[in-house]
Amino acid sequence: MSDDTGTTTVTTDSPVAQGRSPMLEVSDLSAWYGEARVLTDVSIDVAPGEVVTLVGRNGAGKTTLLRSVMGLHRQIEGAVGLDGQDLTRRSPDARARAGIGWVPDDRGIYASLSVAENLLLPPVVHEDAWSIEKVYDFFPVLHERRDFPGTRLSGGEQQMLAMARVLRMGSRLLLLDEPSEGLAPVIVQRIGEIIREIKQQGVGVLLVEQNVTFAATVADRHYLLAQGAVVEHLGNEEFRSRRSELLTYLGM
Ligand SMILES: Nc1ncnc2c1ncn2[C@@H]1O[C@H](COP(=O)(O)OP(=O)(O)OP(=O)(O)O)[C@@H](O)[C@H]1O
Repeated sequence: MSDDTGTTTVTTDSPVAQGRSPMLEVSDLSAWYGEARVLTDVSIDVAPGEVVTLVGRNGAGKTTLLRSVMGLHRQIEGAVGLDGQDLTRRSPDARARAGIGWVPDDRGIYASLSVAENLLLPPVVHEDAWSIEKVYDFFPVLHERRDFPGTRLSGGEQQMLAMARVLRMGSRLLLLDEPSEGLAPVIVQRIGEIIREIKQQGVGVLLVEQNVTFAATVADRHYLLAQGAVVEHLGNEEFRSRRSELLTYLGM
């Protein structure tokens, strides 16, 4: 939250502050659509095996931030780095090859292709790629449904397929845009378990979530965004204890 001087209060140590190396580093990122500035000097980081959320009301700039990290939104200033490599001027393809995996809110499943084809069609872009056996071990439901077309999957299965696909390509940092959206509570719970399991594999996750209950069950840290700026950065314990105050502040 900003104090009277407009300074952002950081109430948790980021990996950098703890002496750990971040995987993703976004520095002083601003973004525009034409003349309209929608992000202002956003700096965030994510370490390997860490789940970090972006929380904010509709229009706060969360999706634009994810798209800027992936290189899908180009009208920006500031820097995006992965493992110390500056990706700011690199294409989305190059960022995918560096290990960033984009899981959009519509999940981007090829409806006419089978589950197996959805998994096998995209190229392996990084040496950390999961084998198809590992993917099927990790997501048994995708193995069961491997010959089903994308159209016959439930929303939860589509979400799992979208995550599995980027892991098979070799992504080490997943950008998840509202994975819980439109899913029944029991499925949201399962997606949460999967995110926690993925984290155990050393994969970093940057998660956009409106469902703060869900966010609090999976995340290590949270960045609160309002009107395109980080207004607070806090650990999950503090986020949980101050939840209603923070949501009122954000207008959520
Ligand atoms: N293609 C676009 N052209 C112009 N303005 C846009 C465009 N996309 C988003 N915006 C504006 O940028 C701001 C940030 O939008 P963004 O979608 O990043 O927010 P968000 O926090 O992800 O919200 P939501 O959850 O509603 O998607 C909003 O004011 C939005 O109206």
